[in-house]
Amino acid sequence: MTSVSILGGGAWGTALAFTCYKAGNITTLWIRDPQQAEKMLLSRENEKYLAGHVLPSGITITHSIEKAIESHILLLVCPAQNLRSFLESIKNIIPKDAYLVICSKGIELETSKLLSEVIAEILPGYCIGVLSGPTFAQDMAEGQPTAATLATKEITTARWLASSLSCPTFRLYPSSDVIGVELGGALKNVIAIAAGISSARNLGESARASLMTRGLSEIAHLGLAMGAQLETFMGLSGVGDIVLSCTSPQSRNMSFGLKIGRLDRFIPNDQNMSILTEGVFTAKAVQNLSASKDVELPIAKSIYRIIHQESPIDEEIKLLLSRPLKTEPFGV
Ligand SMILES: NC(=O)C1=CN([C@@H]2O[C@H](COP(=O)(O)OP(=O)(O)OC[C@H]3O[C@@H](n4cnc5c(N)ncnc54)[C@H](O)[C@@H]3O)[C@@H](O)[C@H]2O)C=CC1
Ligand SMILES: O=C(CO)COP(=O)(O)O
Repeated sequence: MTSVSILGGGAWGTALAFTCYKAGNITTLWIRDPQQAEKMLLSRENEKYLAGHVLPSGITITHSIEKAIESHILLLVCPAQNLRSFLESIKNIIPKDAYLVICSKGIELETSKLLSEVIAEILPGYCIGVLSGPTFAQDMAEGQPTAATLATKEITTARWLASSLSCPTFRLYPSSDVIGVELGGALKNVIAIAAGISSARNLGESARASLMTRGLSEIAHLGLAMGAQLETFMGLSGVGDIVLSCTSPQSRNMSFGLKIGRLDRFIPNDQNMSILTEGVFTAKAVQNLSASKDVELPIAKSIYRIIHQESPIDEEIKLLLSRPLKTEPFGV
């Protein structure tokens, strides 16, 4: 039995609290907002982010970060763009032997850094893991069977973490490919937006299947240029998450794509940015990586232009369909 704290009380953090507890760990769920924490202590339910699931009394709910960081394993589950400021605020109190596991999916906008790189910068020398795969918070909280990849540089550590966090309904597969697992999770969100646009435009199931496949090819191509292993993209954090996020409107990214696909062009405003849609930021953040690694990412580029440069959606569809033909699997 080990102690696990989930730092982030949104939908995903709450779902992870259920499985960590089921796995037999001493489980603490840290809630940033004191009022939300107070409410949850009474109701044992996260009405704001994951309503309808009562947290077992054995799970400690707290607003005290000092208490939460005492656990051996710390799951980091805040939005990707907030990870740096969050870690900066607690870096002096995190125990040196804590295992930090990234459960968020994204790339930092300002620096184009992977979240593992952000952590290594702020907390050098810490053991960093990544947990990523096809997992909707709702399914996990309901106790439906789910599976994901857990990567750390040292495979023995990944094996230990995977066995500590797995339970009968949540299977974690160890890997040593941190970069590949992170990239798969972050970039599938951009492809899910494209899949949503494709569906909203009634381009057909065949088009969506092609987008998913060519999207995966883009991710793998960038991954190889960044030192990832090709096989990782065939796994849960690669093809697995693409399949889930590009075929279910339950994905916030796909549903965002569905919404903007109904428009001529996307004009950002506060309202359409109110739900956490990581792919919006990742589409922009990945442009620098694409340039610095000299890897073309046509689908991600089109999504970037639609969202951040108000490019007309039909224009981008035309552009993608008129690109020169390339060889498979990696000719992008
Ligand atoms: N919802 C899901 O099914 C899954 C989500 N994820 C990833 O998990 C991450 C979080 O997603 P959700 O929990 O679904 O989002 P959410 O919108 O439900 O909750 C976000 C949580 O982050 C907290 N937060 C916001 N700013 C913060 C800050 N500066 N410092 C600390 N905490 C902060 C909020 O208080 C809230 O508790 C995202 O990167 C997402 O891609 C990964 C797998 C599944
Ligand atoms: O990452 C997820 C499923 O694996 C959740 O996807 P969304 O953030 O698009 O809802």
